[in-house]
Amino acid sequence: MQTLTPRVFWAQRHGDVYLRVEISDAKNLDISIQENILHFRGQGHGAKGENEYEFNLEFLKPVKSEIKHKSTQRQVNITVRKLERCWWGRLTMQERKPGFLAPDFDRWLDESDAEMELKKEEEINKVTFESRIPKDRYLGLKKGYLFTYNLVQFLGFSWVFVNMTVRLFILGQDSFYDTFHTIADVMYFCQMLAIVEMINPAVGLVRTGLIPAFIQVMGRNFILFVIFGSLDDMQNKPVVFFVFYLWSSIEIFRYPFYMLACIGTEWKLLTWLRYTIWIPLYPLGILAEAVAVIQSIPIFNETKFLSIRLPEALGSSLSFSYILQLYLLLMFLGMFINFRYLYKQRSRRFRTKKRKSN
Ligand SMILES: CCCCCCCCCCCCC[C@@H](O)CC(=O)SCCNC(=O)CCNC(=O)[C@H](O)C(C)(C)COP(=O)(O)OP(=O)(O)OC[C@H]1O[C@@H](n2cnc3c(N)ncnc32)[C@H](O)[C@@H]1OP(=O)(O)O
Repeated sequence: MQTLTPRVFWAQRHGDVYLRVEISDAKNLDISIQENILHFRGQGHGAKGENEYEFNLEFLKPVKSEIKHKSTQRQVNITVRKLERCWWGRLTMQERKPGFLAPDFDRWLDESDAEMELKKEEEINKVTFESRIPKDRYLGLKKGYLFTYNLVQFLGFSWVFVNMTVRLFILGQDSFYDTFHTIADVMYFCQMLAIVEMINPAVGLVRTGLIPAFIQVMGRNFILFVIFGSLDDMQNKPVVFFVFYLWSSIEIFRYPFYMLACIGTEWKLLTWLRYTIWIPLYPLGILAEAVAVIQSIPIFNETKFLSIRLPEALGSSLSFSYILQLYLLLMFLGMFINFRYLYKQRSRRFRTKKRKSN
């Protein structure tokens, strides 16, 4: 029995290479890939009768070492996985095509046809996958509720932001001193309503982290209701302006971003702003809040407001300022947690975007 080279036909897709070896009733097959070279050996019936057949092919680009092969009465079909999904200009490393190799016109596709085929497959997979997910009967209701919530918050914070900006232009620095009296009612409303942002993730309505939402809502409400709301002396300080302005600056982007998400739409610029402007705003917001807390400490000490009465043996009372000092520490811990969370959300968002656009 002599050793011959069989006729081999090939075709490719972005992820695979297909080889069809023209020998029938193949047996004793030994097919392997070593150092990116496919080694084929086997016995079978070819153009010159029953013989030993052998060939080697060094691939143009790296392939995975596992091979799938199937021999039928007429041929041996081999599938090799490319290491990276890409289109190859030719099959082999050597530029000249080996004489025994020819295109497999039964499976042949050029690059754009292969892309179309891939898209169709993805479409079919998507439809099959989606049809397997049980439909949520209340989805419309949930989306409607979230959309309305986000719309109300957007209107509220837009009013705050526009009002403060206009007053800043007209009154200049004077507008700093009566921010609270002009804005507080709307801010109270928005921040009271924001409590649902802790409930929504808790009942599984949105995929927000419960702890970051808690830190955000409770942290702000503490500043709004306890530091500003309960101390008249704090209300005409310029720090109120900075705190309210920084809060509303992020929300005028965050809520419309959620509104669009509810109706399955996205504006790239808005997404970018939602996941980017917290980078300067968050530290500035924390700084402004910390200044507010520090400024309130002497007022709490003086007025003894919210101080805790102690048994006589321990002294007369425990000033609320101790709680505020503890809160200052908590603030920086909270900032660290939320900064990390927002950074992760940003990376996740832009990573999936990039993957989708590839
Ligand atoms: C007295 C006790 C106090 C205890 C606390 C002590 C610590 C105090 C620390 C104080 C820190 C607060 C400081 C802060 O007040 C300062 C400022 O705000 S400065 C201004 C800048 N601030 C910001 O940039 C933060 C803005 N806030 C947020 O981004 C969120 O509140 C936050 C929870 C931090 C993160 O948001 P979220 O988890 O929602 O991230 P995503 O936007 O990526 O959303 C995740 C997915 O959920 C969907 N989602 C979420 N909400 C909604 C909604 N309302 N409607 C529709 N869909 C929603 C969203 O689309 C995402 O879906 P998908 O994953 O499919 O894309």
